[in-house]
Amino acid sequence: MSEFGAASAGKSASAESLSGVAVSPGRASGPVVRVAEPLSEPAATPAPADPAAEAARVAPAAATVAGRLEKQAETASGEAATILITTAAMAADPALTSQAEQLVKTQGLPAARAVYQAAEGFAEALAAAGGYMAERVRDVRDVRDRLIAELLGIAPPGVPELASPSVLVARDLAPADTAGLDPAKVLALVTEEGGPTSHTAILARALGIPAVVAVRGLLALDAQALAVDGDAGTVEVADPSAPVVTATVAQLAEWNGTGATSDGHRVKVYGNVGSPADARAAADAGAEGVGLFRTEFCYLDASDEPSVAEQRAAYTAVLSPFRGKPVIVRTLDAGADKPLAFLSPEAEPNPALGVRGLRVAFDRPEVLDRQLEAIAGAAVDSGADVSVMAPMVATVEEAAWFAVRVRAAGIARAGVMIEIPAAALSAREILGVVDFVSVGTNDLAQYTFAADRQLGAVAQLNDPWQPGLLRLLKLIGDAAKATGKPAGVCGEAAADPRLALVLAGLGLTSLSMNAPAIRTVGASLAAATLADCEALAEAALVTSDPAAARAATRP
Ligand SMILES: C=C(OP(=O)(O)O)C(=O)O
Ligand SMILES: [Mg+2]
Repeated sequence: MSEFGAASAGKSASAESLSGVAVSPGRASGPVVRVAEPLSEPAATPAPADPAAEAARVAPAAATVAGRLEKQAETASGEAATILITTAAMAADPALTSQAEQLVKTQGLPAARAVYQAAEGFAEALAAAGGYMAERVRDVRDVRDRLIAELLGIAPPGVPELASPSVLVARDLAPADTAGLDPAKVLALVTEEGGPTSHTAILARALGIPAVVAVRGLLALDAQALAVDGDAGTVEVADPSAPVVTATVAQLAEWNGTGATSDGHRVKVYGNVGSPADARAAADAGAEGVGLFRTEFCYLDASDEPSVAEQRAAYTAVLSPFRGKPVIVRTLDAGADKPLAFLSPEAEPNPALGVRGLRVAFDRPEVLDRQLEAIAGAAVDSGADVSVMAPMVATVEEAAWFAVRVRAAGIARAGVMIEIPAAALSAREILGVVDFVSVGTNDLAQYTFAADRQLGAVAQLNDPWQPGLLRLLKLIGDAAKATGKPAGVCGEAAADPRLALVLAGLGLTSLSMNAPAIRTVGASLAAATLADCEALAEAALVTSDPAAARAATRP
């Protein structure tokens, strides 16, 4: 690997300074609190003297852990509350409890060891399923460790109670860790792993806490205090006796719920959703509509294709909070990181470059047509103003093929995602055959930089501030202006309040994001004029790296 290679991007600049991926802006410094590593494997011996009594300890421990998480959820809101409730439900799952009880009774294991083994069984099954299912392994292990700690009477792993404002240092944060954070006590977040789309990144941005992720070498750094720069993506050892520095969160104007710059240039602010809970959270946060409904999220566990009636009901449940509002439903994006058992092709050497997204529909058009029929039905049932778009479109011909099928299904507006550089380069021609486009910056970055979006080692390349990516986005913004048709962004880039201004300045017409970022992005747009946004876009476009692009647009 050359010194300019991807793997070197996160390495130590000096013994006292490290760099990673800046995911939430602001600078702060103060004492370090380390998030405990997962518990070590509990011993299988000694065997309990009374296996029945030992087995009977599991259910109450699970109830205590679930109750604690539910209590935390009561004081949280939005996305944080959803995460805590989901984690509580996993802790209370009777399948986990009864399997652990069985292991105590039949194999004479101590309860903590039995929970460990039962949870590992679930985790391995999820890991084998791959993709988004595999990402849930982290959640299962988090619940496992909370249960084990309860059974052993020790402090649970994860974020300890913070006595005073601190910089949190972790390998990565579990969803329940990030959801329970008290923003008043967390000066900054730094993780050794994770990427721009990790839970840490999403929550840090929502809470306005500076954060840097994928900082390689972080856990080996011997520091009592750290200075964190969430703009430059650097972490430096600081003087522990120096006063704490709190990030100056930019003073944002109140958001009135209409996505627009201060001089009235409309940039609609939408929510990304995949479930009824997401949709409610987005509506509660003030989303003007839905910019991306990931329909495949409804079927990650399904072994067979759901019927048209089942799909219609599932989509209606998600769209109902948006009666009378614009929603963009994406057809199934199966394959690569989101395999669907009933659609995903045989094993491929490079799944991200294989038959995924719309490509699946070329072989199985009847599955697409059934989904379009269900979406048309859900539009009627929910009263939402529905448009449909296809994922992973590479050419004008593909876009035209999809639009014909959407219109044949009686759906008024057909669009496509721009996630492949070839599509970005042909944005104007694509807009000639569809009604709108929406940019998936997560995949567009992955394919532009040839960098797996799930791999921490190349996370720096997938930074949405990469000027190379911004130049492609400019082509899409120019195409929108030339054709007068909408071009939105629904990848994580849209959730960064400062990058949102750059995107508006490049000519993108809507921004769609997870619920926690909606108000912050809306307020950020409301605090700038269109001319400000255009000046920021111009400044970012002429830089040579993400740090310089951020620096050029700093207030
Ligand atoms: C929004 C996107 O789609 P997904 O993350 O579902 O692949 C994207 O690629 O940016
Ligand atoms: Mg994508």
